[in-house]
Amino acid sequence: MDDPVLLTGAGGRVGQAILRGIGDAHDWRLLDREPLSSDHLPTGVGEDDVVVADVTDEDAIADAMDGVGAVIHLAGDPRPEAPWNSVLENNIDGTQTVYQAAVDAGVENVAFASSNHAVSAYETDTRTPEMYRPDDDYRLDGTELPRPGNLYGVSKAAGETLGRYYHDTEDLSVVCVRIGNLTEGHPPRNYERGQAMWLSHRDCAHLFDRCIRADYEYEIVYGISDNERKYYSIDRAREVLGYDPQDDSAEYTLAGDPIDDE
Ligand SMILES: NC(=O)C1=CN([C@@H]2O[C@H](COP(=O)(O)OP(=O)(O)OC[C@H]3O[C@@H](n4cnc5c(N)ncnc54)[C@H](O)[C@@H]3O)[C@@H](O)[C@H]2O)C=CC1
Ligand SMILES: O=C1O[C@H](COP(=O)(O)O)[C@@H](O)[C@H](O)[C@H]1O
Repeated sequence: MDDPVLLTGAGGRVGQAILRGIGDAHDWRLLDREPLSSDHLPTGVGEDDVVVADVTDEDAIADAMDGVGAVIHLAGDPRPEAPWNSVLENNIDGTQTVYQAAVDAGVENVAFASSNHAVSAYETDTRTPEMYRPDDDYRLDGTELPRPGNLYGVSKAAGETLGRYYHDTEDLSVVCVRIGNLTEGHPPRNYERGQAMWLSHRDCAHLFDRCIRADYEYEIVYGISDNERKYYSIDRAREVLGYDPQDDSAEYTLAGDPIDDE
């Protein structure tokens, strides 16, 4: 990718994991509604490459999209308990604005940060907690219908559907990554669900690097590490994107301490 990659939500947890992992691999245009301090910027990224704007601001997003080759769209309200007015504005309106601006600017690829919460209602009382355990073979693979467990999940399903629409009507390449649970250094502590959908920082950076580089039409993939415990298949991410994760929550105790094999 020779043209800059627009990264929205660059100052947040996922954005910083991406930039710390692959900050040197691309030219970036970083966008966030909060100013980014210099320690949040990769080497070589200066003030001219940073846009402070809200993703619902059509004019600002159109300007930010100029000359961009690919978009990683992360900006939004990430709270599973977020109220409707917030997800409607930040997640649904904001995502539609980003897709439309990408089409208008002739951008090729958009990677959209979807979420496990777009399908969290599959975790029924009869399936849990067994489905979080290594010996359970229940799998979601991205072909299932959305089944959100909260209004935040509804907004992520809407973002996926908007992506489908812009792919079908405008030929935009879109990959929706249903991100699991990103934590740094170790999986979520004492949380079986979180360990089953752990996404390490290095696997996160690698996965979004593949989203920038790979060829695809419209895809929904799961964004988790290669966890022994899992209820999301990563086969599609491997096949279509060339995702090759390195981490596994089984290398840690449930309390999150590394297991020493020696
Ligand atoms: N952290 C995780 O484990 C997961 C994250 N996600 C998704 O990934 C994306 C990023 O999540 P995090 O980095 O964890 O969240 P975060 O809250 O750490 O970062 C979000 C960033 O987006 C910015 N932002 C929020 N609304 C904005 C708007 N309207 N316009 C411009 N900038 C805005 C914030 O200032 C912040 O810097 C979100 O869309 C979230 O739903 C999905 C699943 C799991
Ligand atoms: O979409 C998201 O999912 C993760 C994991 O969900 P949780 O309910 O198990 O915590 C969450 O941590 C993150 O904030 C959210 O954006």
